[in-house]
Amino acid sequence: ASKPATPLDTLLDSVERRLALADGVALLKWDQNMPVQAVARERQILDRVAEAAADHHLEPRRATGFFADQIEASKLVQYALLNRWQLKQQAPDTPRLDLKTALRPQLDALQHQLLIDLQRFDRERPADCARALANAIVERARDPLHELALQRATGRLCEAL
Ligand SMILES: O=C(O)C(=O)C[C@]1(C(=O)O)C=C[C@@H](O)C=C1
Repeated sequence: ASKPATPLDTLLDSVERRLALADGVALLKWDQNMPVQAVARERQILDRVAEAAADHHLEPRRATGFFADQIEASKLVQYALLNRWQLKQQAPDTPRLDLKTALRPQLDALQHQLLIDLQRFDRERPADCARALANAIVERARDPLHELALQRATGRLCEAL
């Protein structure tokens, strides 16, 4: 029988779902020669998260810190992929999704679930948080880049509340 999912597992599932969108974002940035960092967009995300925090019984600083880490992890993946594609002088020939009408709305749609999962995690933290997190990451990482991205996305997860 499989073990029941812990709040940490559930949170990491959502973190991975958000990170999975970074590949498509990077493809668009490659095609359109756009910079990875979009400062105004980051500001908009963090403002929305700060506003939504109270509804999720989270301190605004906790919620925005967690989302800032999600954004940093997304940029890490994007920079790495763009480098890889530069070396090959070619990006994968997969179907493109538009940034403004598809990818950013998909990122926004995950905000609510991530806040729910973060609050459940905070309410019931594992005894040895940092160790449980490190073990969970190494178990689920598919490749070195996504392992690094998960580490970055959860960099402040176990900090004292
Ligand atoms: O929307 C973008 O352009 C993204 O690259 C995604 C994202 C994010 O993770 O939400 C990451 C980096 C940008 O600075 C802004 C937002």
